[in-house]
Amino acid sequence: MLRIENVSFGYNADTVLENIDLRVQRREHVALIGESGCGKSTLLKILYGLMDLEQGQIFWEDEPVLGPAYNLVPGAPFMKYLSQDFDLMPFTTVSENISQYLSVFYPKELKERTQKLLEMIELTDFAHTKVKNLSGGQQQRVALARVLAQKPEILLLDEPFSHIDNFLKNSLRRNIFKYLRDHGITCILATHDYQDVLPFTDRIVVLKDKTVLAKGKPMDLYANPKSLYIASLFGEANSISIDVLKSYANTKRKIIVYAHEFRLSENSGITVFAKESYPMGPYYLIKGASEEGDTLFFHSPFPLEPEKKVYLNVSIETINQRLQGGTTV
Ligand SMILES: Nc1ncnc2c1ncn2[C@@H]1O[C@H](COP(=O)(O)OP(=O)(O)OP(=O)(O)O)[C@@H](O)[C@H]1O
Repeated sequence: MLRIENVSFGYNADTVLENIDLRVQRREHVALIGESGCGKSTLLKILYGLMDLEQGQIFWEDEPVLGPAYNLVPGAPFMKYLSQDFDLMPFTTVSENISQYLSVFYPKELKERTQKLLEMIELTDFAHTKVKNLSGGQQQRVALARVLAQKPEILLLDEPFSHIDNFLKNSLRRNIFKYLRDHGITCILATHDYQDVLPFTDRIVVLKDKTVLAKGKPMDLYANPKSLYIASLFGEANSISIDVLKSYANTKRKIIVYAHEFRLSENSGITVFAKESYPMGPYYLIKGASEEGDTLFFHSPFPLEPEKKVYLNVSIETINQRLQGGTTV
């Protein structure tokens, strides 16, 4: 187990993380999510031992993870960290980058492992290409294979798919997370992208205002977000009073409604005036304004003319789910 106990850290006088407590089980996949600048990368760097802590301790099993004041070479040997700059050898080939840390005393294993990792990142055809001649997304894939080749017990990934196009991203995500599961590798992943998180991780840790705002299973946090901030990490969301949704409800408590949970109606519901229609492929995202002037986001199968009046409804099941989940905001 990785134990992060009461960790605080700041750059100069500015505290970035305060009293962070976290346990990560062996083989668990945990996502750190939160708005830009909330400290995700900093926490990964701390976990890798690149920073000296102001306060707190970190242990992997019983072994302390120490910062540069105690370790001349940063990074505990059982961990690997893939940062946003990929740390590759630009003048050598893709294969050489991947196999650099594999033992030359076992040439058959070296070849097979390199081949397997090349297949996983879908770069077999580029095996003999120098890394400096690759695109940013291709370099990011090589960097992923290179850290995996080193067989870490814990892998720390900072936005590992950020440079990779959508065409490849999904198959690569599936390949990488399957590889991590098959090899029992513990993974902590910093990301903005909920599509890295919902299908692949066991737990989410939401960071905000220097601290852990929420922890939970991905689908639990998604289904019952405890704030608009958390819901917004999963998509366009609204915070709306229950008595506005159901006029008979005698409560001012608010619930989160995702944009896709509104149903459009021709004749009854919350009155909204369309302002903007954004084509999203299978639907249009509509930015609208209620009669009170509140902004609301919802989906429509077709674009809506500016100022077109429509009505929105939310199913009683959705309202009950939020109420039963205790997620009024
Ligand atoms: N080397 C540094 N020196 C001073 N301040 C820093 C340094 N690195 C990061 N910061 C600050 O620390 C805060 C947290 O940064 P960090 O990179 O950890 O956030 P993040 O959540 O990973 O952001 P992003 O999602 O944009 O990558 C930010 O306010 C940032 O400006």
